[in-house]
Amino acid sequence: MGYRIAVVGATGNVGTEMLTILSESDLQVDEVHAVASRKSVGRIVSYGDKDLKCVDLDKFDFTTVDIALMSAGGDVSKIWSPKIAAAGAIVIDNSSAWRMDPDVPLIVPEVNADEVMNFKKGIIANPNCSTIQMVVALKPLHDRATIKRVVVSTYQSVSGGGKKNMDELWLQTKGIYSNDHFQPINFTKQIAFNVIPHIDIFMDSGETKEEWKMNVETKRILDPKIKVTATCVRVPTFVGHAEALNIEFENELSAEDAHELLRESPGIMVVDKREDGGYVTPVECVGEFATFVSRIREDSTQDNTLNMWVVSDNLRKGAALNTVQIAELLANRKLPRNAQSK
Ligand SMILES: NC(=O)C1=CN([C@@H]2O[C@H](COP(=O)(O)OP(=O)(O)OC[C@H]3O[C@@H](n4cnc5c(N)ncnc54)[C@H](OP(=O)(O)O)[C@@H]3O)[C@@H](O)[C@H]2O)C=CC1
Ligand SMILES: N[C@@H](CC(=O)OP(=O)(O)O)C(=O)O
Repeated sequence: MGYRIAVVGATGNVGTEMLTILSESDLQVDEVHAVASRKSVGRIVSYGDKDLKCVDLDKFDFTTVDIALMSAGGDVSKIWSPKIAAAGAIVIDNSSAWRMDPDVPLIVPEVNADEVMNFKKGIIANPNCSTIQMVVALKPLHDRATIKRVVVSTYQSVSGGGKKNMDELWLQTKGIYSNDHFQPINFTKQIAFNVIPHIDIFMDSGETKEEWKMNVETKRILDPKIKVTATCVRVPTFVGHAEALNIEFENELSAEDAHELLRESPGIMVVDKREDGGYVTPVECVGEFATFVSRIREDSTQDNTLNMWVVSDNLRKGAALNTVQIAELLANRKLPRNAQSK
């Protein structure tokens, strides 16, 4: 028998990707329910070649499903994840609401799959999109040469902020061409033809919460001893996050060895030729599952240090794909069906 799954936030950027990936997954699925807010009731979303009618979160009976894939934002998750878990379904949540809760495993399947069953609240968290692609690339290198410190600069697409941010980049861009000035709404400054070094709120330390998340989440998933310092930047691309990493190791690791190691590692595609176009850019990773690694090279200014460029589809590996992979891990570990189902 297969699982019964609810996708909460089914009309959103991440929710629609979840439905697509779920329809292509090997996971045995008996039923899928598309759940969104009241305003989307009756709206049709695609699940493979099937149409699903959206239902209202407030009215949905979660005792009828085994797994809820949540991507409706942190505020919704804070209220609803405990209610859904109390109804006997396991929640896999995409928001930042539960990531630092010690009773909630924070999972990237290529890195810490063995922790997936340690859910004490019936909730499992999906890390931040920028963290996910970074730790997928760091894990094999850490296992080989022990990472001491990572300096990361991100180039994050506007889809990280939801559909409204994608629409605004489009309107701002059109406005500039048609001399029809558009005041920023969801961004602090003009994003079209610009970059903004500000994602999420500022913290007392002066870093942004996105930068803080990359640090604390990496420690939780990979190793608390690793130091991470980040500068997170929003750029005017629609989908696909890029990251420039400078990685300092305890032990020696040549660029050539890192190249070989990454090439054999799960979830990673190395595209690294020292010629025009021998690297991956965000538009090329859209719709792909892999985390792409390019520009692997030694940092000549410091011993045991490598530089590299990491690119991934933030709506897929950064969110929907990682969530579905977590559901697959649960299935492989024989997660029982919801005991509260009648
Ligand atoms: N791993 C990561 O880093 C990422 C995490 N995320 C998380 O996923 C969330 C969704 O992102 P994204 O898909 O890009 O956002 P969108 O804005 O594109 O979609 C939001 C979805 O949430 C639903 N929703 C919002 N409020 C409610 C409510 N009160 N009740 C029920 N449903 C509601 C919306 O339904 P409706 O259309 O009916 O309003 C819609 O389906 C983000 O807020 C973030 O927390 C997103 C990207 C990456
Ligand atoms: N902050 C990410 C997306 C996101 O929603 O992150 P989080 O789930 O950590 O709030 C971005 O804007 O690219």
